[in-house]
Amino acid sequence: MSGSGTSRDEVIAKLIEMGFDDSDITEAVETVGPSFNDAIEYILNGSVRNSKGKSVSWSSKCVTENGKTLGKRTLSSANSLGQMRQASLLDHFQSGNRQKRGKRNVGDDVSVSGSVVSPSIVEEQKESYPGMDCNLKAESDSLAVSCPKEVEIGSDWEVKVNSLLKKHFGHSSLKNFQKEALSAWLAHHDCLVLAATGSGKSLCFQIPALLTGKVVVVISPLISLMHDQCSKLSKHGVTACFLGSGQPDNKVEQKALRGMYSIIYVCPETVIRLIKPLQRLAESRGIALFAIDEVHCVSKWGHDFRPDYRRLSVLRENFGANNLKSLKFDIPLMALTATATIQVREDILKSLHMSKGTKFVLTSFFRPNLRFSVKHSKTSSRASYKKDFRQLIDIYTKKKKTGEKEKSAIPQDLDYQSDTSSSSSMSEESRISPNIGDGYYYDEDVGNSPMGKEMSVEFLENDSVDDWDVACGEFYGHSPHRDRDTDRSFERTDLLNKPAERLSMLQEPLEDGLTIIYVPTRKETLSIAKYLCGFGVKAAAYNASVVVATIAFGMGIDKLNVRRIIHYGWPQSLEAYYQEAGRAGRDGHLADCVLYANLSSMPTLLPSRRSEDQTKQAYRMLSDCFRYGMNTSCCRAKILVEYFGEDFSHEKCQLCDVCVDGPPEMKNLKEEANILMQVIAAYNEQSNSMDDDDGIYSGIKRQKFMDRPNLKMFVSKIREQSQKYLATDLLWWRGLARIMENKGYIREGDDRIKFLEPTTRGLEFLKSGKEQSFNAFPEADMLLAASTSKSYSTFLDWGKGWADPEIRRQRLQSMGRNRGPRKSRKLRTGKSRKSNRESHTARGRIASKLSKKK
Ligand SMILES: Nc1ncnc2c1ncn2[C@@H]1O[C@H](COP(=O)(O)OP(=O)(O)OP(=O)(O)O)[C@@H](O)[C@H]1O
Ligand SMILES: [Mg+2]
Repeated sequence: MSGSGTSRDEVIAKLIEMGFDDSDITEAVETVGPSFNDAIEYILNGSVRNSKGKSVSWSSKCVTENGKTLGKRTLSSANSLGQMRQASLLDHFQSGNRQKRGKRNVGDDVSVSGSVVSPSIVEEQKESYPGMDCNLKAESDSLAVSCPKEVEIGSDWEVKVNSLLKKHFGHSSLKNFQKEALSAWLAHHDCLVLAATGSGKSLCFQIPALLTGKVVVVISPLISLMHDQCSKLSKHGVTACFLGSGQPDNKVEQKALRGMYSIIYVCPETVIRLIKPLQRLAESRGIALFAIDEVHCVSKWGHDFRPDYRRLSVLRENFGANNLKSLKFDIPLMALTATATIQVREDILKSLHMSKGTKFVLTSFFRPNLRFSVKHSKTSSRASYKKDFRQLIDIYTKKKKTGEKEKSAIPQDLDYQSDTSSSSSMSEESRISPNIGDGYYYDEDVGNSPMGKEMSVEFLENDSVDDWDVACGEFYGHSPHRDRDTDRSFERTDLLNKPAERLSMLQEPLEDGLTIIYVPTRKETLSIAKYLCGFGVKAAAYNASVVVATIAFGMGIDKLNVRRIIHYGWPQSLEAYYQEAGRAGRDGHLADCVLYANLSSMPTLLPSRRSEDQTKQAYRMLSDCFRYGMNTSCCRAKILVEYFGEDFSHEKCQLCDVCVDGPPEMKNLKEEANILMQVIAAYNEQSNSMDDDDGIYSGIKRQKFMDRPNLKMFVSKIREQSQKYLATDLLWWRGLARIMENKGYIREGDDRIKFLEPTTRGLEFLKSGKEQSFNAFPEADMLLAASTSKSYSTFLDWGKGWADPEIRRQRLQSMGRNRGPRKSRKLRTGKSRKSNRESHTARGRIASKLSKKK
């Protein structure tokens, strides 16, 4: 492209598009005038004089000492450690011994010989990318693509990075883990970065693009996340784009592959499709790094498995020094996540074929400003919404009395008194996967607010309300909070680590900010948003203060002032929970993470295609999440960080509901543990002989052959044996069984606490008689059961009551009053009727088999 005949604005626009810094562009254009080539020369060489007559033709190759063909920005030299370092763009700018830009057609003179692109991938590319070279040639006449050159990055690279950091992002220094990740990359090592949500992992892969002028390719799982990051980067003067199905402009892909963006975000499917052109890019402008963000998606054992992430081993196979001539080193892989258990980490290394020398960069998963709590709620009805969202509605509709401080979202007491029915929180049919069930359903009365406000729900009824829309709308509005004030959050976080400061923070109200409510199904996003809108809360719409979302929304999204993350219904795993909770408090200021869940029933898995192994794993993860909810005695932050294999260095977080309220009174549950242990042991040990019909467990022994033993069966046996326990709810025994399992007395015979077996330790406990005590903190379901204990002294008395005609008449009358209109019963779906029928049939079958045996 010649400079003549081009307007100043056109030159500026082109240079911005190519990723040069605003201030450099302005200075260059002011100095050399509206000449594209001169401006580039000025930016790269510091003056126009150097460019005169010395241009290197694009067709000439840069040759290193060892004769390898290198790009302009990939000249290498040894650093103090004797390792080869990659180039810094600053070095390049400042070096007196510079080569200049010329022109070339991408694809010309670039050899990708020796590449090991698998045949299937090559075929895919031929098909999906026909005529790529021609297109690029045509367009590249007007485009200068730099020939990579490496220069030494000295030991002062940190100074350079800090200056870039300040200039582009407004931060004063790198965090330690960011330094470690960058050092690993500079030494050409693969790197696995495990750092808390909101800690700043993105900078680890964004800086290399700024430092070298090469392209960084980021593999990311969500369009909304790519969009969020590109948008942020553009605000910070870094050119970035995202490719794939979410990209509306089909020219962007070609531009990206010509090296016009410093950072390219792609989903795994797209990067696999683009291997060949990316190889060309690696040999023209150069690729500094492949970053695989949210890398837990690689693992089947993780919470958000994406099969295409597993195919990313193609990056290692196709971008090595052995198959790309111009490379001296394999292009490093940087894998990043905030939620990988130890098992998931191993899987990541193996699946991506990361090198043996992969560096682990590990920081604490602890988020000191997040205040975790759990509250009981059925989460399924308008009555639950009314109780649970009252405070939220007050906050956003500013109906609080003037001067009244926002009440702590931490419950003073787990709210056991209301909404305590032990029925399942959600019918099976309403648990629709976010991907399934495109029809929406409305509860008749949801949204008819008592204030009589009608709401427009057009946007809610629109199928396109998904993560993309919310992200476009909400997350790109101007933040009322300081975007460049994140350094303040460091001070704040440090203060949060001081116990006295943390306690005083508890007295403070939360700052203004946004709320995200996570629910399991799309149906519920609509119900809740509609309910909140009915009260005048801006929910789920663009620029909303409350976003009601399924789990499809939010991974990685960096919005500073999210003050509350509310999970309304059980998450599917602690990984997912912590990931989503991680959207809160990214400015370092106090934020609430409240889980409303039905503590009286086991959570269920959302439908999804899973193998048998995956189903087992999914149940294990769900069970860990359930235990988190049931916990009443251990700091919640401790449970969460230890789940990820970290030793929690603080005794407790001092912010969560357990730390603030303290555990419930410890109880000696020896008698109850003993009797439960007896029935379990009796079932397991004495049922071998079917001839022995004496003894209290004979019924259980027979039943073994009809059904697998479960807690309900054991509890009914206990009730038969001891009137004392007639009124003790199954819920209570379930909590005790879990405690016994934690102590190692019983174990799950299956994937959930359903099938119980005694352990040797448990049998020893049984034998030890009165000597051993069994002190434990009652768990949430036990407290819930105790709070709803029946007013009658025993079930026996209650049962006898039915024999009295007057009592029976009164009871029937009151049941009739409490029962809803018959219409609601009719509305029960075929599915629930069917499951009832099935369970009756199953029960009937067992009963008839038992009676036949007798
Ligand atoms: N060195 C730094 N100094 C101050 N703030 C920083 C620094 N690095 C990153 N940040 C800020 O941290 C915030 C979170 O960054 P980022 O989105 O990269 O987090 P993340 O670790 O990727 O989180 P997630 O796991 O949720 O994706 C950003 O707003 C960013 O500006
Ligand atoms: Mg991130």
